[in-house]
Amino acid sequence: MRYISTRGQAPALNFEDVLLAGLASDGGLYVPENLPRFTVEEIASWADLPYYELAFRVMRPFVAGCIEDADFKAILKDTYGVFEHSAVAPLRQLDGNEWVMELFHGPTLAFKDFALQLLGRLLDHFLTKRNERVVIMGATSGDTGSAAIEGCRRCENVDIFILHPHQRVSEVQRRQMTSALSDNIHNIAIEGNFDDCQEMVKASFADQSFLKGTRLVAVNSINWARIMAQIVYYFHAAIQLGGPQRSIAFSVPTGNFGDIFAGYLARNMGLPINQLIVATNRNDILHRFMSGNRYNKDELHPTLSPSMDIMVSSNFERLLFDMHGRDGAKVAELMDSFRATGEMSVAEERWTETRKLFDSLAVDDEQTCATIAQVYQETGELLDPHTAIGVHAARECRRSLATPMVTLGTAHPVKFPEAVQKAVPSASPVLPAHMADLFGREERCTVLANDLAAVQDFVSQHGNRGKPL
Ligand SMILES: Cc1ncc(COP(=O)(O)O)c(C=O)c1O
Ligand SMILES: N[C@@H](CCOP(=O)(O)O)C(=O)O
Repeated sequence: MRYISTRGQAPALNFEDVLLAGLASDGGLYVPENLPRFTVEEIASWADLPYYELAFRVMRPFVAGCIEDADFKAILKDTYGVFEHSAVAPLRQLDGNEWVMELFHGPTLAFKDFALQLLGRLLDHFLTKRNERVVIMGATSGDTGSAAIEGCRRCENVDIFILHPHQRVSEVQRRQMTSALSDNIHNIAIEGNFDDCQEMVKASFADQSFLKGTRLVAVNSINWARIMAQIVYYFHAAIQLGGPQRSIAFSVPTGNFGDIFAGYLARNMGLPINQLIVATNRNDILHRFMSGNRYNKDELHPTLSPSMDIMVSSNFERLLFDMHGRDGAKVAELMDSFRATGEMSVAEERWTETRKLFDSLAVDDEQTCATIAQVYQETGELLDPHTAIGVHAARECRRSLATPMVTLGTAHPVKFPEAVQKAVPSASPVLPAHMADLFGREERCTVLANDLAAVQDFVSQHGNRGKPL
């Protein structure tokens, strides 16, 4: 399998090189040159497989040629063996034909574990083989950071730098990151917002001279391996609910458009998904596009769902690439113009075509809390605020009651006690045993100004097991 850039100018790479890259050298994002497509019979034959075996079937074509089947399968078995629930991604029924897929039974209690537990093990595999050390830089609005640290913790060959917006993640999220004290783990709180952090990571890929020759690797969803791993659970849900003979719809709480883009790919790989709902909080650039063909920057609004407090969505570029017949030059032109003007629209017929699959809704804090309270009353189930946004959007935008509607449950409610207790004052979600002492753990974090040079200087001073590069 070869991977090409959404801007058409960077060299095509194989899976190993894509994993070890981040942004393509032309500023674009890597996507598979050709998507594998599975038949109905093939998908139906996966009905009784454990999660890791399903993951092997779905992802094998993406890694073929770079890793032996036996090694890949062993890595997958180990990856999904650490999840607390034996079903890995259990489906919880809310109503007649309405479900939440719980993606928060991994070590850091958010859906990011599905991809980052795998990514850490794959990095370990390839870096050990190459005997190479790398620097990882990641930006987080709260969940990617801890999942990346947890996923890469056992990887000897990395120094990992995670940038989060100072005082804009929940206390549980912050402590999950800052209580990891190894000398190759570095948390940086930026006096800015998530988009500032994300911009700094992207700028660091564009000019890597501060790394003095050390390779830079991405853990955000700009890294193709993140998206690849997230495709699997769409197959898992569909198969559990009667697919592929039966159609299915998903509602996806969205920020960087990574998780829902994985669903879009699952559909293009043969899964009968007939609706994808883009569920945003008040930071609704994706809803503005889906509802009115206007992708424009706005100011950032802090919300009760901080992990989705994102102004510009990285993976939207991957969708734009497909919307424009995979014309990299056109995508480069659109992205250049977006950078210059802060807004973009696409030709009306392309937008109309996209809307055949996607619906969208922006959900405010009040509606989020009302949904948490309502679902708790109806089912006794406590939703986290991001999942609640998905459930609310699912109920508002659903096209057919006959089609199973699955909302992606992206985080455990215990990560966001403030929002949960605002909605259900009597609720007090309890940290799982492996995190029970979280509030007593020592923390280590460096606060830095919103200044690229200061961040890059910090990385170059600490990028070799805490020592200068
Ligand atoms: C809990 C939670 N829900 C939803 C999202 C949105 O996912 P994506 O950025 O892939 O759209 C994120 C992070 O982005 C998250 O941490
Ligand atoms: N919500 C994310 C933001 C980063 O998104 P990513 O999927 O590109 O890593 C977070 O929790 O950090």
